[in-house]
Amino acid sequence: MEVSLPMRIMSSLFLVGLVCFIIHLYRTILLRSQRMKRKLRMQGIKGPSPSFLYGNLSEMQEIQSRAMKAENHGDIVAHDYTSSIFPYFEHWRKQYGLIYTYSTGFRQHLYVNDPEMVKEMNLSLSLDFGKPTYMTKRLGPMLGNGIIRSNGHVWAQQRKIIAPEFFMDKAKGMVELMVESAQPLLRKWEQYIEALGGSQAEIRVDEDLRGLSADVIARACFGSSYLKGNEIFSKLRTLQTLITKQSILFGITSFGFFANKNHKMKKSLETEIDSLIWETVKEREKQCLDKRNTDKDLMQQLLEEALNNSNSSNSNFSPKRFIIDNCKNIYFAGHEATSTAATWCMMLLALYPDWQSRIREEVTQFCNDGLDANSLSNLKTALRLYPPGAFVSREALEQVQIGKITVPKGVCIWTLIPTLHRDPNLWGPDANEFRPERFADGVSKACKFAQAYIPFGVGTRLCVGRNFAMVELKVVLSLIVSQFTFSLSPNYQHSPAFRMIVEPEHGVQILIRKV
Ligand code: HEM
Repeated sequence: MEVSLPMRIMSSLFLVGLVCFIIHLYRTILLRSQRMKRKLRMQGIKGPSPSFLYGNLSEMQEIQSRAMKAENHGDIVAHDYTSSIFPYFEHWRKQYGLIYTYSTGFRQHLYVNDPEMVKEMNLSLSLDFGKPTYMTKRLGPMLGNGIIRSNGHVWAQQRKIIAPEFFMDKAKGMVELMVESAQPLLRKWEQYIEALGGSQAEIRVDEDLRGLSADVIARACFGSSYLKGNEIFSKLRTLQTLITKQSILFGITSFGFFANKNHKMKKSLETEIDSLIWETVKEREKQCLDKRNTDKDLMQQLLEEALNNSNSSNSNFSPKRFIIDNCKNIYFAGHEATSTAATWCMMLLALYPDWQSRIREEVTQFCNDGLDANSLSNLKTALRLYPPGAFVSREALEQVQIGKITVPKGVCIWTLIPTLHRDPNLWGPDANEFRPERFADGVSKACKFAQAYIPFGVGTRLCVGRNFAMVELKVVLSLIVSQFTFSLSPNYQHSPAFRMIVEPEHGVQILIRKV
C-alpha cells in the first residue's frame, strides 16, 4: 500500500522528535548523573557499582529481602534495628566505610556517617543545602509547601515565624496544659485496672500516647481540643500510611491500577484535611478579631503573617496555602514523633523497671521541679536507641562544600541517626545497651563526639519543636511513672518499622498496676 506524502512527513517528524527527546534525556539525566558520580569518585569516595538504568536499586532490594529472611525472631528486644530496616546501608558501610556513594536510577546519593562530616553539616548555613526534592515531592499531599518540605527563602520565612513559638520559655509555659491533657489518659488506665478487679491490666500504650500528644499540640498551637482536631489527625495518619506504602527512600514511582487508586485516595484525603483545617482557621480568625484576646498562639501568628504578606508585592504568595500547609506540618510533626518517642521510652522502662523506681523517687523528692529529675536521663537513652526520626536527609541544590568534600549539585546526602547513635567507636563496646547512667554528666561525657548525638537533626533544619517535645516527654512520663508500675506484656512483639518515622509496627503492650 502506498503511504501518502503528508503521512511520510508526519512520521519522519515524529522520528526526529523522538531522537531529539532521547538525546535530551541522555544529556540532561544520564550524563548529569555520571558527572556527579565522577566528581565524587575523584575525591576518593567509593561505593557499589551501579547498573545502567536502575543504579543500585536491585542490589538494595536483594539485600533487603535477604535481611527479611534472616530476621531473628527469637531475640525479643534487639535494640540495633538498622540492620533489619535499612540493611543495604549497613551492608555497604561495612564494605566502604563511613562515607560512600550509591545511586537509585539516575539519582546520586552520598551516605555520610562520619562524625567530623556531621559536624560540618551542622555548621553549614547555606540555603543551597536543603531537603531532597524528589523525596519531599511524595509528601506533598501531606505537608504542602510548609516548613518541613520547603527550601530556600520560602523555608527561611516560615522558620522565622514558627521557631519562636517553641522556644524554651514558651515550652515551659505549656506544662500546666500538658498536665491537664494527660488527665484523661491517667483516668482511663486507672479505670481499666479497676474494671479488672484492681490488680493489673494489659494496655496498648502507643494509641493512647498518640491521642495525648495530639491533644497537647492542638491546644497549645491552635487553641482547639483533640476532639475537634481528631478528624484532622486521623486523616493525616491514613495519608501517612498510604504514602509510606511506596518506598520513599528508593524513589521508585509505581504505575498501574493500584497506583492510580492510591493516588485518588491521597488526593481526596488531602482535600478533606485542607478544608477541615480551613474551617478551624476561620473559627480562629473570628476569635482574633476579639481585641481582648492578647495571648497569641501559633495559628494566630500564622494568620497575622499571612495578612501582612497578602498586601506585599509577591504575587505568588497565597495566604490560604501558607496557613493550611504550615498547620498540617505542625499537626503532623508536633505529635507523631513525640508520641513515638514516649512509646519507645515506655517500652524501655517496662523492660528495665528499676528505672521506673528511680524516676518515681526523684519526682517525689523534687516534686516542685519534677521536670529536672536526673533519672529522666533515660529519655536521652530512649532517643539514642530509638530516635523516631531515622535520618537527616539533604540535597545539594547547588554545588556545596561540606568539610573536605565538594558535593555536586543534585546529590542527596543521608545520615543514619540510629547508626551514629550506636557506633561502638563513639559510645564504647556497650553502645547497644540501655545504660542511661552514661548521660549522668552530659552528652559530651557519654560520647567521644558530642555531635554524634542528633535525635533532633542538625544545622539550620534542626527540629523546631525539640524543647517542646522534651518538656512534654518529661511531664507525661513523670506523671505515668508516679502513678503506675509496668512491665512488658508477653503479647508484645518487637517490631520497629519505618513509616516516615521509626515506630513499633504492632504497638507496645504493657501490664500495668497502680503504685
Ligand atoms: C521527640 C520528638 C521529636 C523528634 C525526635 C523530632 C525529630 C526531628 C528531626 C530528626 C527533624 C529533622 C531535622 C533535620 O533534618 O536536620 C525534625 C524536624 C522538624 N520538627 Fe521535630 N521532632 C520531634 C518533635 C517535634 C515537635 C513537638 C514539633 C512541633 C511542635 C516538631 C516540629 C518539627 C519541624 C517543623 C521540623 C522541620 C524543621 C525545618 O525543616 O526547618 N518536632 N524533627
